[in-house]
Amino acid sequence: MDTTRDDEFTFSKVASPGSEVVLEAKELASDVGNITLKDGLDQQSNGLIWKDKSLPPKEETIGSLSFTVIDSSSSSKKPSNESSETFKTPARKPITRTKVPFEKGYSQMDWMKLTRTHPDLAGLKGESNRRLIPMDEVKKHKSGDSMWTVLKGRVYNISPYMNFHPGGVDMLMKAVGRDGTLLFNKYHAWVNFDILLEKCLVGVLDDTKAKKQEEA
Ligand code: HEM
Repeated sequence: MDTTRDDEFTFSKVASPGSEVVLEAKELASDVGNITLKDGLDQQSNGLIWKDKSLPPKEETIGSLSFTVIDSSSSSKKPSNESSETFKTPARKPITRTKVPFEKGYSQMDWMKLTRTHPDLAGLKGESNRRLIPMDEVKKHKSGDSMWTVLKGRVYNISPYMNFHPGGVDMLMKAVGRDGTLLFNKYHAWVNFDILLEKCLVGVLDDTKAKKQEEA
């Protein structure tokens, strides 16, 4: 027996000479699917019925294609199912971010110019902007040219920035007299307030009272 060719070896185990070959071949065919067999074998191909010349070449082509399609669809289905399970995120309430058209003279460029030229935007009147400021004091500054807010532990006078805020005065007013960090982050955590409000710094929030209350 020629053992160098695997396909011939495999087939010889299934088929036997004579009319049994036809029967066995028919059984095999019914297992595979709807391929119809013609009577008679291609003796030249040593009983390899799938090479029977009487089968239209179209069927062979369709057969091989269908295997490819089944393979690719079954392997591509899995990851897509997995991904839909893995990346399902809870629906978040969308945030409405409306940019307010700025009035003449109140663009971001104008603001930057003002920060370079104004002598005392924070309204420090000579006081240090490293002073510790308790929250109670922040709450008192809610109007006129002294509207304070807290951003990440720093106290700012945002009064001069009001008309320059691209999100509008109403939105910015929500942060006045309180800690505006959460609101700020909700709308635009990426905005660099450190630089924008550098000249508006009034001091550093003294949170020792709040900490004591937490501990008690
Ligand atoms: C307190 C300091 C704040 C600063 C320095 C600041 C700064 C800015 C800047 C630079 C933009 C333009 C962002 C962009 O073009 O993408 C902006 C937009 C906006 N801000 Fe603020 N903001 C502050 C506070 C707030 C607060 C407290 C709110 C809400 C209560 C708010 C709401 C908005 C909204 C809705 C927009 C429009 C977003 C857009 O569509 O561009 N901001 N802000």
